[in-house]
Amino acid sequence: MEVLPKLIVFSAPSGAGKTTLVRHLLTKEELNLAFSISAASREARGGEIDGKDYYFLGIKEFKNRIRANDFLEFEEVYQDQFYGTLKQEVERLWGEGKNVIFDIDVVGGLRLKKKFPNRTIAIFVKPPSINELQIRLKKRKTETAEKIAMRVAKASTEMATAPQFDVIIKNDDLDAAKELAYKTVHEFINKKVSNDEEE
Ligand SMILES: Nc1nc2c(ncn2[C@@H]2O[C@H](COP(=O)(O)OP(=O)(O)O)[C@@H](O)[C@H]2O)c(=O)[nH]1
Ligand SMILES: Nc1ncnc2c1ncn2[C@@H]1O[C@H](COP(=O)(O)OP(=O)(O)O)[C@@H](O)[C@H]1O
Repeated sequence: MEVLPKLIVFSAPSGAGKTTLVRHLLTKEELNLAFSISAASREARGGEIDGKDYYFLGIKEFKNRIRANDFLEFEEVYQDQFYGTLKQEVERLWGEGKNVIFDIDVVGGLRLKKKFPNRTIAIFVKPPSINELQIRLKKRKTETAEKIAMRVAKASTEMATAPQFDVIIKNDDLDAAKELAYKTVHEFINKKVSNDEEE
C-alpha cells in the first residue's frame, strides 16, 4: 500500500457551491492539488481561455475524441452540451505527482469513483434547499433566466444521487462547509490505498 496521487471529486447541482469549495481548497498548498481542466463541446465565451477554463473542442472534435476513446468519462450535462475528463489530463497531473481535484456533474463524479474506487473520494455538496439554489444562481448573475430554470429543473434528480457519494457536505454556512471540506480532503490524501488503475 502506498500514498498514491488521488482523485478528489466535487459534484453537486448547479449553484450548490462546489466551485467555491474547490477554489478554496486549491489555495491550500499542503494538499498538493491540481485542478482537472475538463473538455467542453462548446466554444469559448468572452474572457475564457482555452486550456485554462476548459479545453474548448467544439462539438465535432468532442465527438471524434469520444470515438477515439480519449475520455475517462464524459456526459451530455445539458442538452447538446457535452463535458468530459480527458485521460491525458489526469495522466499529466498525476505525472506531476499532484492529487487531482474535479468539479464535475454527479453522473461523471460517480463514474470516476467506479473506475478508481480506492483512489477517489466522491464528495456531494448539498444546498440547504432547491429554492436556495435558485436564489444563489440569480445572485451569481452568470446565467440567463432560461438557463437557471434548466439547472433548477435538473436539481431534484441530482439531489437523489447524494447517498451514492462517500461524503455529503451541506453548504449552508460557507465557513463550516470550507472547514469540513478541508478536513475531509486532508485526511483522504494522506491515506494509504492500493492501486486500482485497472479496475
Ligand atoms: N461529467 C462531467 N461534467 C462536467 C465536467 N466539467 C464540467 N462539468 C459539469 O458541467 C456543468 C456545466 O458547467 P458550468 O461551469 O456550470 O457551465 P459552463 O457555463 O458551460 O462553464 C456543471 O455541472 C459541471 O460540474 C466534466 O469533465 N465531466
Ligand atoms: N454557503 C453559501 N451561502 C451563500 N452563498 C453561497 C454559499 N456558497 C456559495 N455561495 C454563492 O452561490 C453561488 C453559487 O456557488 P458556486 O460555487 O458557483 O456553485 P456551483 O459551482 O456548484 O455552481 C456563488 O455566487 C457563490 O458565491
